[in-house]
Amino acid sequence: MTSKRVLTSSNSENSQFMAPAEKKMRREQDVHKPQAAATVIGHRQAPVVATRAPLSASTRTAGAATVAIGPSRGVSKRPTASAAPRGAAVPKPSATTKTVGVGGSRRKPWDLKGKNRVSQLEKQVEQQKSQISKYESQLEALSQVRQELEKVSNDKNLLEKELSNLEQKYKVMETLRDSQETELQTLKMKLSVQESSMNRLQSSLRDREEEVHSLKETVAEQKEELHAGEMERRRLHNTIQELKARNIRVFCRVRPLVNGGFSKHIQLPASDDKSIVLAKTEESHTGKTADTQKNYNFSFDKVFGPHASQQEIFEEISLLVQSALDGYNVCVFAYGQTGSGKTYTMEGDEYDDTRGVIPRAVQQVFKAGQKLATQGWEFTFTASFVEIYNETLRDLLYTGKASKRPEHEIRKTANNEVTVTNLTYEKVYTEDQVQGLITLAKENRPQHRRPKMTAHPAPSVFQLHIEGVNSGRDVTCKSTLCLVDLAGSERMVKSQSQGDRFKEMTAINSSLSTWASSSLRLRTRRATFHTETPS
Ligand SMILES: Nc1ncnc2c1ncn2[C@@H]1O[C@H](COP(=O)(O)OP(=O)(O)OP(=O)(O)O)[C@@H](O)[C@H]1O
Repeated sequence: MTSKRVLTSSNSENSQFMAPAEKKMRREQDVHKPQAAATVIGHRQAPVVATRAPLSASTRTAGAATVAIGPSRGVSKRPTASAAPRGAAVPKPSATTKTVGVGGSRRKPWDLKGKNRVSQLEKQVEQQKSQISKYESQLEALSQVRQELEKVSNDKNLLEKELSNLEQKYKVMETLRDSQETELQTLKMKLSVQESSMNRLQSSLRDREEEVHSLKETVAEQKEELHAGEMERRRLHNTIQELKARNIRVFCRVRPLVNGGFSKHIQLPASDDKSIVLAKTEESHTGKTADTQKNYNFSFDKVFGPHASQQEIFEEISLLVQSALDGYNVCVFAYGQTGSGKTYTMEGDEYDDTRGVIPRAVQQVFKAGQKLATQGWEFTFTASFVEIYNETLRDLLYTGKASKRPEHEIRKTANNEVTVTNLTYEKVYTEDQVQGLITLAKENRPQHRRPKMTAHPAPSVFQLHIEGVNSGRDVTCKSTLCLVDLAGSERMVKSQSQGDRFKEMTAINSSLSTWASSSLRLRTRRATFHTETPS
């Protein structure tokens, strides 16, 4: 069965895989098919047997015929070789020949004929043998072909397995591809939704941009108007200040008694916040009459009573501070006898409510500077703090060694500006920084280090130099806010000062006079606080 299947496949399906030699053998087989095909298919050795069988039979027949013929010619009848069972003892041919030879010396014609037949048969046998060997070699070749076919079959199986694996993989890939295609479709839908919403957003963005553009134009117009308004405000504000009180205003502040009460010698008319009445008791010259009380009336631009807060005081000053930002020089003096509250008014304490004019003015200047920054203004503020003692300037912001303290001179620059040589000019950016400078100035005052009773105060000047630039409009402004504490200025007359003290008082007044006249030339607005100590 196996061989049959192999041949069938060789004939029909695998002929294309045969080598040319195999094909040739196959053709030869086809030629000899009638004799050998059945034999080859049946068994490898079968053709030989099948071929030999008739040959043997033929030989035996011939032999039998040779022997059997003899008796028929008168040779004694004996059991013939053909009649004898196979393998049984048969009389030797020589004996037979001998027997024949006894009958005569010449070969009989029938004997020659048989001999020829034998030789023919032998030739046929030889041919058959060579044919068999051919078949055997063909069989060998076929066996190789079969092996190759088996190998090819194995390869085919392997390839089929591989193919099936690949098919499975392909199926998996197909499933994957399907799911990815679905996903892709979903994403495409999302993308189209996003695109449409983006288009909507873009169109609304364009609308917004147009709105912003028109708003920007409006803002630019309004800025222009604002700037014009600001310039107009400055002009009007300063015209009002000038019209208000001849450029110099004098206020009076009455401090409370130490116990919080109010002096009987000072009267503040309730209907008028511009006048004050000081009552003075005059003794009788003769002693016969009672002491009389004489009233002295004084008028000021405004009078502040003992309950006036630091904020109320500053509200009057703040208008002048605004002028300083507008480019006008402003000077505020605090004048009064010792202990009347000049330093309290100008510097105050560190707490919010008790802060004096200087920190509040600086705060206002900084705030206004920030506000004006929105209109393109940039401000720089520089502070200095000096004390005038016996016509000598003392830098209250000096932080170096006491032994190396430099000397100072007041000089006028080519621009007609007054400067002090070797003075500390500190750039300030915050209110805290200014508060720190005030504290440093307090520590640097000689009387701060001496017992209060023996110390005599000296005038001090805090200056804030303001420089503003509006580069967009090519406008600048420059001014100085000058806040002066004229400590000790009242003593000259009252204390009957003599010697160095008298000289100091005279120098102070001279300095103040010079200052005032130079300030006036610089269009300085000034306010003087006359502080009163109730007695
Ligand atoms: N309006 C006021 N309310 C409450 N306390 C005040 C007031 N004015 C002054 N004082 C207090 O009075 C005292 C003296 O004030 P201050 O030192 O300011 O006087 P001064 O005029 O500067 O004196 P000097 O000329 O000696 O420097 C301080 O303790 C201060 O706190």
